[in-house]
Amino acid sequence: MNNLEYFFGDIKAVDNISFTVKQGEIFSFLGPNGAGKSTVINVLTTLLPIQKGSAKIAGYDLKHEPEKVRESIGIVFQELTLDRDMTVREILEYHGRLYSMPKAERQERVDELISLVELEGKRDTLTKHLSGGMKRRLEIARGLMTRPKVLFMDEPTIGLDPQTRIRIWDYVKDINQQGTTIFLTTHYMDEADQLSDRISIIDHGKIVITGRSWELKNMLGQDLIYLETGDNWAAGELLKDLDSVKGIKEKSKGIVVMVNVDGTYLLPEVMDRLRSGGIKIKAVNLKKPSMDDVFVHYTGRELRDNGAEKGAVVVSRVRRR
Ligand SMILES: Nc1ncnc2c1ncn2[C@@H]1O[C@H](COP(=O)(O)OP(=O)(O)OP(=O)(O)O)[C@@H](O)[C@H]1O
Repeated sequence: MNNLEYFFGDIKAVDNISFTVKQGEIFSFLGPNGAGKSTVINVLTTLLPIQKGSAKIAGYDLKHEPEKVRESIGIVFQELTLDRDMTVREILEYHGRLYSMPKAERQERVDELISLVELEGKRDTLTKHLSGGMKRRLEIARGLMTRPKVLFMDEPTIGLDPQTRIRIWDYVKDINQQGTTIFLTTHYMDEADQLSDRISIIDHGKIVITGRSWELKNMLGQDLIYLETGDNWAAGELLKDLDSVKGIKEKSKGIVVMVNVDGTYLLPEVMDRLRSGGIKIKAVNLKKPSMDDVFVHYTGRELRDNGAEKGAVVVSRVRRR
């Protein structure tokens, strides 16, 4: 995908996005509501026209070969789109017919997928009688009906309970291991972290950073030391010149010291320095960088589950060495 831009009237929903998803990868767009994730998926799946930029999917040009693109992909939408008055089997059957799959192949595939998403006991149940998690599993099965090379999933586990989410992650991994490339969007940190080979953090229509989960976390350092003191600014000044300190960030009540070494061994030195500088230490916490920390670092704010954006509480004073 090269230099994609997308406008809804005056609103720039996607701002010059370029990225490559490798064959066989699980690639995630992680970002808050309104970041532009669905718009990118809708353009890539030909549901929205390509206004500016270019893309190739499974070797086909999005602009000039949209039919070929459509034949090569499967889509799992954010909103449930199942016909309430059709059974599980009928939904899959119908989808296969829509794509002109021969009858024998269709039936074999329906059985295979019903078993993949563990809906054997529900094959003749109307979708309106399925639970939310079962519906989502059926949507995934439908997305796979035509054996797509690339499966697009827009927020695949939105609104599901933790157990069902983990089950869906297992299916996604299975599908990927069977050779399907997966592009998904999510606003769940753990989903991006657990599932993806690579992640792009997307905010205000732009890609902020891309990498493997561990690469993104390592960029923040090996460990993070959180300190609340009597004078956080003075504490930062005292610590910033330590060799193993990669950067310092101010938080609302304290500071986060990003360090390049095992924090367990640095912590005593940090405490000594602060105490000899006359700084009162109120609270200390040592942890490994998480995907949340990565998100806050690169976007300047936290990602709330309900999509509400908290005001920027972080002032960056990071020095890269
Ligand atoms: N049909 C539309 N008409 C006008 N503006 C739109 C439309 N769809 C999306 N937008 C705007 O484009 C921007 C990106 O929206 P988009 O739905 O792509 O974000 P998202 O990251 O997928 O969020 P969500 O997960 O909530 O869908 C937002 O500012 C949104 O309000």
